[in-house]
Amino acid sequence: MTHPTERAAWRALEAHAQAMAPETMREMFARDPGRFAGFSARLDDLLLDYSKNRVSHQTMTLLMDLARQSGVEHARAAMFAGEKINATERRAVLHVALRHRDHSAIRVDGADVMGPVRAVLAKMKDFSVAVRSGAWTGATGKPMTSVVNIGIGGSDLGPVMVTEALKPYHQPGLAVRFVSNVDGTHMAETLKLCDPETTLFIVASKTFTTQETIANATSARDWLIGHLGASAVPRHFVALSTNEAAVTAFGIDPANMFEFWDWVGGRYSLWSAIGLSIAVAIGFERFEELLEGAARMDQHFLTAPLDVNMPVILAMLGVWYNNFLGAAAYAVLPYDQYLHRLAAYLQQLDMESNGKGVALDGTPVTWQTGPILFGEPGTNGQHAFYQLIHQGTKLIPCDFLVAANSHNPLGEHHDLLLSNVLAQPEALMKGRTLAEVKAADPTLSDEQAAHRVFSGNRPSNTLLYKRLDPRTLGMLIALYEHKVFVQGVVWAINSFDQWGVELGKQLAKTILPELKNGPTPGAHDSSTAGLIEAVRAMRS
Ligand SMILES: O=P(O)(O)OC[C@H]1O[C@H](O)[C@H](O)[C@@H](O)[C@@H]1O
Repeated sequence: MTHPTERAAWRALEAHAQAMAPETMREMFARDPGRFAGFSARLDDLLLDYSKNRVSHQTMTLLMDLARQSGVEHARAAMFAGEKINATERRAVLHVALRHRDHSAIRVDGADVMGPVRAVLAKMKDFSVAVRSGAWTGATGKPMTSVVNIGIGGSDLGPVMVTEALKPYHQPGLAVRFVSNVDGTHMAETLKLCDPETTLFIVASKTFTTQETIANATSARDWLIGHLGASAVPRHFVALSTNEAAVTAFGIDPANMFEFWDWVGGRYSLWSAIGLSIAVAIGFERFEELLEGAARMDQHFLTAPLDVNMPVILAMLGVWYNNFLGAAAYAVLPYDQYLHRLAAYLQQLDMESNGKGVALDGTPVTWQTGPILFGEPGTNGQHAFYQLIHQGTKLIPCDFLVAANSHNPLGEHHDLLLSNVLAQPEALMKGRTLAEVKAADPTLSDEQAAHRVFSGNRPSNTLLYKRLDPRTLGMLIALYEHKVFVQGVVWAINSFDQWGVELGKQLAKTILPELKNGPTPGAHDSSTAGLIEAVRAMRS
C-alpha cells in the first residue's frame, strides 16, 4: 500500500507549505478582490465561504491532487456501491442507503437493502404517528407525554443533537428526553420528570449489549414495574437494535423492535431506526425532510467534481492544517443555540472515526490523523476560550455556522448574533498590527501595546444557511459525515471501526467485582489498586 506521505501531491504540498508560509491572508485579500467568489461554494440554501483560509488556488489544486491520488473518487464509489470498505469488521458502510430517496437498488452481498430500509421507515412512521396522536396508549389507557431515549454514543448523540436542533418543530405536550450516562443521576433526575403511566422508553442500542444502556434500561424497567406491574412493560418499552435475541430476552416484544443492520455504523445511525426519537419529536414528515437534506448532500458528494465538492473541500482544508501546517485541534462554533450539542455529536463522528494510529495495511501511521475537535455555541465561546484562538500559540482552524434567519426573531438579537459571527472570522484573519494598536491609542506604551496585538492569519470557514430547518440540518450533518470519510481515505485509515473503546470496557468489567471484594493481588498497577482500596474505604 502506498502511504500518504509517499504520494507526489503530499510531497508537493510540503514544499508548497514552506513556499507560501510568508504570505498572509490579509495580503491575499488585498491582492485579490474576487477572493470571496473564488473560494466559496453554494448548494441550495447553504453557502460555504472558505476564503479565509491560508490557501491560494495552487494550494487547492495540490490538495485536490492529493485527494485524487489517495483514491477518494474510488473510495466514494465503493461506499455508495455497498462494498465492504469497513475492512477490519468486514462490513459495508451504507448510511447513505438510509436516506436514499429514488427507487434504484443498493446492494450488499447481492441483496437490495432498500426493501428492508423502506419497511422500517414505514414502521417508524406508523409508530411515531400513533404516539403523537395519542393512539398509542400506556398500560392504563393514557396517551404518552414523555418519551425517554435510552442509549449512548451513536445511539444517543445523533438523536439528541438533532432533537435539540429541531426544537421549533416539536409537538407541545410531548417531551422527548435522553438518558445516556451510567451515572444513576442521569436516569434518576429524568424519572423525576416522568409519570409512569404516560412514559414511553425507547431503548436504543445497535448491539443491545452496551453496559450503560442495559443498566439504564433495567432501572427504567424496574421503575415502571414498581408503579404499574410487569404486564405494563410491552406498552412502555420499544427497542431500536440489530440484535433481536437480546431485545426479546430483555422482555421487549419483537413486534415493537425497530431493526437496523450491521452496515450502519453507530455514529452514522441517526438516519436509521435510531432516529425514532427524532421522528416522535418532530413528526415523520419532518424526519423525511431531514433524510432528503442528507440525500441532497449525498448526491452532491457523489457527483460534483472534487474541486467544487463541499465535503471534499472541507476535508482537504482540514488535511492542509493537520498535516502541513501543524494544527492539532479544530473548533466547531455554531452561532445557533439550537445546535448546542453539535460539537458533542461531531466529537464522536470525527474523533471516533479518525482517531486511529494504524493504517489500513496494519502498520503504524507515521503521519497525523484525526484532529482534536471542540466547540461551543457562539457567542458563549467568545467569552470563554476564543482568547486562545485569537492570541494563543496554537493554530486552531474554526468552522463558524449560522442561519440568516432565526426561528425566534426577538428584537435585535439575531442581528447581534450575526454581527458577532461575521466579526470573529474577520478578526481572526486580519488581526491587528502594533502600528494599528498605537494609531488607535497613542497613549499606550510599547509594552502595553504588545498585549493588544493580534497576529491574525488564523483560518476559518463560514457555513451560512437560510434557516435551521430539517432539510438544512440533514445537509449539514451529511456534509460533516462525508468530510470525515474523505479525510480517512487520505490518511489511509479505517474510519468505520472503533477498537480504541474496547480496552477500557474490558478493564471496567474486571474492576466491577473488585469494588466489593478488593483488588485481586497482582492484577493492577499500584495506582489502580490504590484507588480501588480508597473508594472502598470512603464508602465504608
Ligand atoms: O448502540 P450500541 O451498540 O449500544 O453502541 C453504543 C456506542 O458504544 C460503543 O462503545 C461505540 O464506541 C460507539 O460507536 C457506539 O455508538
